[in-house]
Amino acid sequence: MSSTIREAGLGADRLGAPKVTPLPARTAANAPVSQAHGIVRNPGMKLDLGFMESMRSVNRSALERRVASLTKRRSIKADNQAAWLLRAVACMDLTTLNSNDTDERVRRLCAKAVNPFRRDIVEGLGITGEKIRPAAVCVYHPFVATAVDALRGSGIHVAAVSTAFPHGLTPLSTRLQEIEASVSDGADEIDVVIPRGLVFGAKWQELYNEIVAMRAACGEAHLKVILGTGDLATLRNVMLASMVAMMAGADFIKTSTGKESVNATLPVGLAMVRAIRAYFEETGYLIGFKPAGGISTAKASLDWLVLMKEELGRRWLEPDLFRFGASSLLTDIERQLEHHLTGHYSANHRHAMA
Ligand SMILES: O=C[C@H](O)COP(=O)(O)O
Repeated sequence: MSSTIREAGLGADRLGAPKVTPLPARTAANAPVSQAHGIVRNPGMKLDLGFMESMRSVNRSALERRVASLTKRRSIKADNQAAWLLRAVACMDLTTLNSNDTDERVRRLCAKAVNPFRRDIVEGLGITGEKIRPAAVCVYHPFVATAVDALRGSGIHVAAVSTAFPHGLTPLSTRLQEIEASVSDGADEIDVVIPRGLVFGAKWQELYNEIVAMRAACGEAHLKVILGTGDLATLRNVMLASMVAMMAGADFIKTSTGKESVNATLPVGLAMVRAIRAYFEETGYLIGFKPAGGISTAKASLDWLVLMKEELGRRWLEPDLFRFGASSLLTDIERQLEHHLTGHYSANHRHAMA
């Protein structure tokens, strides 16, 4: 395996020094360490409206300018791109959330997660035996047990979308039962959606209480809170909802369900990442970020990786703190890796998930 592939795909940094270095100088010492994920979990804090108030000003054009400069300035040399694409795969929640999902389809997806690349690509990249795989497979509740069974022993997590995904509009007791059922079937990550109306009504205490209850229902399973940012109308709403989710104990905040008309966008992602930074500075806890929905090209995945590295630093390029939620990204990455090796693209149908 080439040293570039080894370093960027599996650990070290090939993009130069980050602009900021918010490494965990004061991560809380006595916080619980997650068994399955091996990191200090965010215990949450009391809802602090004063702290939220201090975050109120969100300047959209400044965020857009920052995103434009990050994506323009990005120059990942051709030799390093393959390594960064492997990093994107390692930070992926490989997802199927379709109305026509079946156990068989989920089994095929899990087989793809265990062996994400064709043998000739693995050999060409020199990564035989490196086990570069998506971090998790993400499914609807009825397929959790199937995924757990298919992924047993692989180290790949099983994530379930819960709480009346994608709208979040059933009674809280029903949504909590959904979480408990998925945990009981073996999901160790739970992606919940918030009812967007609580944000429009500025019902922060109610939103906080709901997420606290969801976190309790998760137990050891990690909680990813989906904001449905395309529905939230303003970046200020996105920022405030991000803060409430983290204060209530979210392990990750996530942009979208993939079902809104606007899903993950870089300026919105940047607002959420800045909220993560502010929460870290206030509490010492590291919260993960998951952009999801509509991220389907290798090029887009590189933009997101650059944003994470430049805004939060290298630590946020690990799967315990960064995930792509994506159903078709892996297919494009595989095509780009083939191009990297052979200089040409194969037809989509040659790739198992196309
Ligand atoms: O959480 C993941 C998303 O639902 C996936 O969205 P996508 O199908 O647009 O990649």
